[in-house]
Amino acid sequence: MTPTFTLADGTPLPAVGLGTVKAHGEDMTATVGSALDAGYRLIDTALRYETEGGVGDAVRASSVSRDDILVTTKIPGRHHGYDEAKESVRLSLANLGLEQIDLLLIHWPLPKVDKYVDTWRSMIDMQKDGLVKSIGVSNFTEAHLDRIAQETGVLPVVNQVELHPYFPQADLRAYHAEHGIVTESWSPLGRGSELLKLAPIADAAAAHDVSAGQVVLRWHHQLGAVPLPKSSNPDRQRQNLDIFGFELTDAEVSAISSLERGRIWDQDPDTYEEF
Ligand SMILES: NC(=O)c1ccc[n+]([C@@H]2O[C@H](COP(=O)([O-])OP(=O)(O)OC[C@H]3O[C@@H](n4cnc5c(N)ncnc54)[C@H](OP(=O)(O)O)[C@@H]3O)[C@@H](O)[C@H]2O)c1
Ligand SMILES: O=C(O)C(=O)[C@@H](O)[C@H](O)[C@H](O)CO
Repeated sequence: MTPTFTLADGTPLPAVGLGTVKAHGEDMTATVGSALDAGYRLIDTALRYETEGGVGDAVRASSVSRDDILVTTKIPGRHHGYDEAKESVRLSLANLGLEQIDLLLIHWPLPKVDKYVDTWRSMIDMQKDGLVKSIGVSNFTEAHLDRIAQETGVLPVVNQVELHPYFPQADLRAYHAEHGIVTESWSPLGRGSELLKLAPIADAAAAHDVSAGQVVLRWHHQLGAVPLPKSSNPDRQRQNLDIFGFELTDAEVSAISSLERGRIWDQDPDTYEEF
């Protein structure tokens, strides 16, 4: 069984989840189905990915109990606002074919649009109404988190952010730890890029007789973050979940963190917009 973190609202969150940004032509129902068979219990989708249908089909078809699976989805920029957020959830529930969203996130803060506080208020109310179990955010900076805390008194239980060895996010992780927010890592493998061939990662893989991908995902775990690797390959899915049988040394963790050079895709949440 995959270990869990406990969210501030008491919900257990599996320590690794499956990303579902779709490769061209990919059958997401098959991808999520094999992941559930491999033991994944946290599935990360978004209205914007157009993968909610495949995720929902796989969850409903699986022999794994619905209660044991945590489905995350996200409100896109086009649905920011109090009423618009409710419409977003209505669409996501219909796409997923599920009764409740387990974890709902604001996908991007879009500070220039300036509706993320209203969106957050709507999510607080939807949680009270039982449409949504846990509420969190994605791509929020410390300033965005401070603002929703000040204006609503409610902090998110999760902040899902870009995090990989090129961008370890030490300051934001420290803020999260101080405020009881769990960090989720998106693009945790740097999208399977040349990153996986770099010396500190390759050396640790050889030392522990595991793959470079397993080393990077274990590095996330030892930083206290929950990685969401995407793979449609059943062997890599199993490998990406199998990171709890070895431990990196402090020196290996530091060497991997020292690869820091910044965001891969230049998506600064203060300015980046997608709808
Ligand atoms: N909140 C946000 O704004 C945001 C932004 C981006 C992503 N996300 C979420 O985070 C998830 C993961 O991020 P991502 O999809 O960008 O990138 P990623 O998980 O870092 O990398 C996925 C790529 O790496 C390959 N791969 C998977 N496991 C591997 C391994 N062990 N060794 C080598 N290559 C491996 C995959 O190919 P195969 O499929 O062939 O294995 C795929 O091409 C997304 O799917 C999405 O759910 C959220
Ligand atoms: O996949 C998501 O959740 C996004 O928000 C996207 O915008 C990615 O950040 C983008 O594809 C990375 O290049």
